[in-house]
Amino acid sequence: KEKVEITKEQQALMKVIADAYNRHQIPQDVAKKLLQDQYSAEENFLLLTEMATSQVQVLVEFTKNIPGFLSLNHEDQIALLKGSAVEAMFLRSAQVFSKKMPNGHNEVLEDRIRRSGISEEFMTPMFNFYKSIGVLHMVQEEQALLTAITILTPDRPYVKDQQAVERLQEPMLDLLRKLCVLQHPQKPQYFACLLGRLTELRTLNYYHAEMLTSWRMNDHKFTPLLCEIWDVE
Ligand SMILES: O=C(NC1CCCCC1)[C@H](C1CCCCC1)n1c(-c2ccc(-c3nnn[nH]3)cc2)nc2ccccc21
Repeated sequence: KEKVEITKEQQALMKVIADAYNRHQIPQDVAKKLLQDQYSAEENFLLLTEMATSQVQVLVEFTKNIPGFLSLNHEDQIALLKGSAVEAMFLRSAQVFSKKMPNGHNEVLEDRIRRSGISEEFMTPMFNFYKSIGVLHMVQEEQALLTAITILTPDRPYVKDQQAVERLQEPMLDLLRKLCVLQHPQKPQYFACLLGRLTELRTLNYYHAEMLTSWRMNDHKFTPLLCEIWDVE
């Protein structure tokens, strides 16, 4: 049986990533708002764009704390943020969705999202992803590392120095692998399972542009930041 232990520098890396992730938490208030009232499609779309805009700002701050990220080529830094923003949004949404709330609230939240204005055809892949994240019961450190690993995906469009990105992503993957073995000793496949979620996340990326325009309403307005990052309008 392989004796897995986290080295001193890996402990330091974990602390940096976990602190950055916790410091840059999105307020969970989107769930509270949704539990309060049933909004129109227009109001829900506005809520989405507001939450997504602030999440992008939070993501940029988190990314700046990833060791080595700011030493990457500047265009590559933009390419990595642009390439991972949608996935990071769905990963964060999955974490909000999976948070255990007082009894019945999780069902109300699911119902509010189902009736928010998103078109039916995207509900299944989106909720399949949320549920597949929920059943993993990830700890904060795993969520933080998974977000950092998603951002540091070398094969995003327009990334020039992929090796430089791989060199930053590898230590995160190695640390996550060890963490999974230590946190979930009874689930030897847990690490592989987490990485499988990243593949599922990419498919949501693929649906995203169509998802946005298919909201049951006309005149979809976006913030300037979302126009940049979501390639819309
Ligand atoms: O606000 C939200 N997510 C924020 C969570 C925190 C990080 C930034 C995004 C939306 C809600 C907006 C209002 C109407 C209901 C959904 N949301 C989504 C969601 C739904 C559709 C698209 C989308 N993308 N393109 N077209 N539709 C994206 C995300 N999944 C959620 C799961 C739990 C809680 C909220 C959730």
